[in-house]
Amino acid sequence: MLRVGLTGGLGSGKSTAARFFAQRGAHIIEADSIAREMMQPGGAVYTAIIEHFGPTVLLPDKQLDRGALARISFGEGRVEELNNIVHPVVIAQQATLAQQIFERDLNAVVIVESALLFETKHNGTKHDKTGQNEEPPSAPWRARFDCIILVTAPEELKIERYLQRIAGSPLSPERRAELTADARRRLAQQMPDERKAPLCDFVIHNDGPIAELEWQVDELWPLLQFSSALNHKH
Ligand SMILES: CC(C)(COP(=O)(O)OP(=O)(O)OC[C@H]1O[C@@H](n2cnc3c(N)ncnc32)[C@H](O)[C@@H]1O)[C@@H](O)C(=O)NCCC(=O)NCCS
Ligand SMILES: Nc1ncnc2c1ncn2[C@@H]1O[C@H](COP(=O)(O)OP(=O)(O)OP(=O)(O)O)[C@@H](O)[C@H]1O
Repeated sequence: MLRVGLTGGLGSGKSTAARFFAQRGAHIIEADSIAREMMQPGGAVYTAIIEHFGPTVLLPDKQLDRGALARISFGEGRVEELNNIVHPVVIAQQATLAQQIFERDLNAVVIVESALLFETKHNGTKHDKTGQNEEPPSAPWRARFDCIILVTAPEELKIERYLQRIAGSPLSPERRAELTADARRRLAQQMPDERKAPLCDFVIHNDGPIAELEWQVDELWPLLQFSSALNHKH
């Protein structure tokens, strides 16, 4: 078994890398999807978010208004408040899902894909609900992962890809400026790649064509499989 963290800033290409790893047999746990599910009505953090941020984050159909929540979190400097509600539960759920996979397959390579591995002070333990009562461990990711991979790209390229992913159609100059500013606010909440890289075991450089990203995945995959088999033996 091998617990791998796959991280990278907004638009770096980590979901694309995760897809390539999945095609080779890795089990992918997407932090974003878990968080989205838990924010649905009836989900684990839905009520806490409304109680904390108030009814302005609700749409008429009772879904959370992600746009409003993004404006408050990133635009008004309140993202840490949202993180304190969402991250402990999402991280605990990642551990539960990984455990379920390892119970079925001791040789599994489980990859947790998340934009925020180093940024969060949470480690998903049951004492971790508020993020306030306990001194957080200085490097909580160490206990969570056997190995960490960073997907990196220059900031301007990340922003371009982020726009491409969410826009779909050509953007007006005003909308482009608005989304670029939004991307920069989000990136400002993420640790720069220069600080992340030394904390990682492998770095995938995604500043060329997608085929080059896939080649790097091809190089790494046998190492992950080998490490997983070694872990199983010992
Ligand atoms: C604020 C929310 C509702 C905005 O939703 P929206 O659909 O606009 O964005 P989405 O979730 O698709 O995120 C897009 C990108 O923004 C960046 N981002 C998201 N949350 C954060 C955060 N807390 N800090 C820094 N960057 C973030 C990531 O690069 C992410 O890939 C949403 O991002 C959210 O709930 N964030 C808090 C939970 C979280 O940290 N999720 C990310 C990993 S668990
Ligand atoms: N090497 C590449 N060349 C061209 N396009 C790419 C490349 N890598 C990724 N992309 C595209 O860029 C966009 C963002 O990639 P992806 O969704 O994998 O990034 P991400 O790191 O998961 O982003 P986010 O944190 O915003 O969810 C996608 O539309 C993807 O197809």
